[in-house]
Amino acid sequence: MQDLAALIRAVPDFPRPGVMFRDVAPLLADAGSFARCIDALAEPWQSSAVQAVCGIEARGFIFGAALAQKLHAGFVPLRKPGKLPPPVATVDYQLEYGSDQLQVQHDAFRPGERVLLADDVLATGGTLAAAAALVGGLGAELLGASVVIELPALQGRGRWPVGKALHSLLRY
Ligand SMILES: O=P(O)(O)OC[C@H]1O[C@H](OP(=O)(O)OP(=O)(O)O)[C@H](O)[C@@H]1O
Ligand SMILES: Nc1ncnc2[nH]cnc12
Repeated sequence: MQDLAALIRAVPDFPRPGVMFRDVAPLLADAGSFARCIDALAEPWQSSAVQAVCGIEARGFIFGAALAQKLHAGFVPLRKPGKLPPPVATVDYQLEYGSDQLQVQHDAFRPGERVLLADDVLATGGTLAAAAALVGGLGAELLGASVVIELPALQGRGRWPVGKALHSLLRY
């Protein structure tokens, strides 16, 4: 995992003063590292019969779509409001400042479909918890989540549903 960590760029004071932004662009640009990253995200789920991987807009799309291919699963986008044609299911969630929404198409899952969530960063955990609520609310079976980076100081795991697996590759 050291080789992957070396390709995460730390950008101070972006997008706001006081935030250390963890930029995955150098990792994505390196073919071998991107492939190893997807292998590592998939590894805990190889025997879980995952049927759909949900990626969270926007950076979660990149990892989620590649992970879906790796696991021979379909891909479902979870999007910011107003991007998907209706009918959609919507969940509201809190950000560090203010609130936002995630949406998914209402017929995205079959009943009991086995679903994995994917994103680049787990920070406060609001986004991933909202995604979990959205998937569960539509009658799919949430298996868990894989993320590239976890920021433990922000205690995002505390907002994640108890008993569901949450795998992260790198912690800062
Ligand atoms: O754990 P949280 O505090 O909820 O933060 C994590 C989320 O923040 C970032 O997304 P962002 O909303 O910045 O969108 P982007 O991928 O479009 O840049 C990141 O890609 C996660 O989805
Ligand atoms: N520090 C951070 N770096 C990159 N993406 C983030 N999303 C939330 N916090 C982030």
